[in-house]
Amino acid sequence: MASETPLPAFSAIIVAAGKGLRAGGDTPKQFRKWRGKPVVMHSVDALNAAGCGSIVIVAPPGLHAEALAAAGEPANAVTVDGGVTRQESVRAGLERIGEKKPERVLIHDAARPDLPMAVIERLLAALETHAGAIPALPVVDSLAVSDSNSTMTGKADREILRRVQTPQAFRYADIVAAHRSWTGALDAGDDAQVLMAGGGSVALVQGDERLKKMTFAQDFADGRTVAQFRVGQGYDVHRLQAGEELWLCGIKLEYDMGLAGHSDADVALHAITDAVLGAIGAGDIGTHFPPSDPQWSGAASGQFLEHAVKLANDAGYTLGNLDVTIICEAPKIGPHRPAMRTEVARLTGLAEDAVSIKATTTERLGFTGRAEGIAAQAIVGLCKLG
Ligand SMILES: C[C@@](CO)(OP(=O)(O)O)[C@H](O)COP(=O)(O)OP(=O)(O)OC[C@H]1O[C@@H](n2ccc(N)nc2=O)[C@H](O)[C@@H]1O
Repeated sequence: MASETPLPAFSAIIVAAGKGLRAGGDTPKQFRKWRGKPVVMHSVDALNAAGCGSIVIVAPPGLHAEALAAAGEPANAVTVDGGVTRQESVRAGLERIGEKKPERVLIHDAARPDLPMAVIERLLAALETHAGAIPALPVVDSLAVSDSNSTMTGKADREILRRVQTPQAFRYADIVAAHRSWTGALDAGDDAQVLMAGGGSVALVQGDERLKKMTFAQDFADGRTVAQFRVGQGYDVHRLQAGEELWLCGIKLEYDMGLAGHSDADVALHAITDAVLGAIGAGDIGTHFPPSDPQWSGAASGQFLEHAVKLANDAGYTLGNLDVTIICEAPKIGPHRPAMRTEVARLTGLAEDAVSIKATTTERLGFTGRAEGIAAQAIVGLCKLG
């Protein structure tokens, strides 16, 4: 619910440079899909709904395009390379956003996607009286002090402790000066500690459990149960022909023949696309991308699969896994399997361990055995979380 009175102008730095390895898969967790869109897009959309000015997304070096794509190509966002530590990443973001001379800046971890407007409002209001403001929650569990042998040596007073979240809000001049003059440890716990070291005052405002940090693979199921499970299967064939390119699972293979078709004839992606469409009862690839439509001539088939996945997400389904079998005597698929898995995972938003790429010959029997064509079969599992 947007506030009645317009919020004061602010900019934002989204720290998205982490590797997120604990979440599994090869795609950094901040770029993986959660509740129908990439994790980082949730924060960008929430900040822009609050009227954010410019946004700097601190991205892993070499993944700026992926970061902007995952963010939804927002017009007000640019990227900058992350550093070795989170603090270095924030400093890079502060220097870059400084070009816009902001008065206020929110510094937010991309891994906390569920950002309520009310928290943004509370943070900005607190900057009227403090140089910094952070969302915090009480500690509800009792706390123990442990020695190096995991033996309890005492209790900590939870009444004086708080769980701190992001975004953290700052008057820009104060936080950038504090970062520039930081002489402390390699990496401060968070930016509030940097500001305090620089003499700034930090207000605590009420946080929100929704701001839970996505850390592990199971966080992507966010504790909800599978309310509905569906499967879909797809099958496609294309003719092998000299002079054509051979595309399979979004990868171009060097081979003396290729597949003929209206699009790039990626028979494997077509089968997977049909499996996703079949699972949600949304027709088949030809009804969405008619071979009679000139706009699909030579088209890259990855867009067909992305379209089918978006339809499934829009219908409330999340892809669980997929399994595709490529049926041909040659070329050997095995050497290309890793690149194929990476590309299909990227197109579907699945973790790579949920993407299975298989291949088989037909013992020289039938049209595939005579190398007249290549066939592909695919099956996908979708779930609607309750
Ligand atoms: C990807 C695209 C891009 O244009 O072309 P290709 O690159 O494969 O040629 C098409 O979507 C590839 O559609 P695909 O469904 O495989 O093509 P076809 O086998 O020719 O079927 C086209 C349409 O006719 C319908 N159809 C097909 C066979 C049949 N006996 N009755 C039918 O009604 C299908 O429902 C399909 O929607």
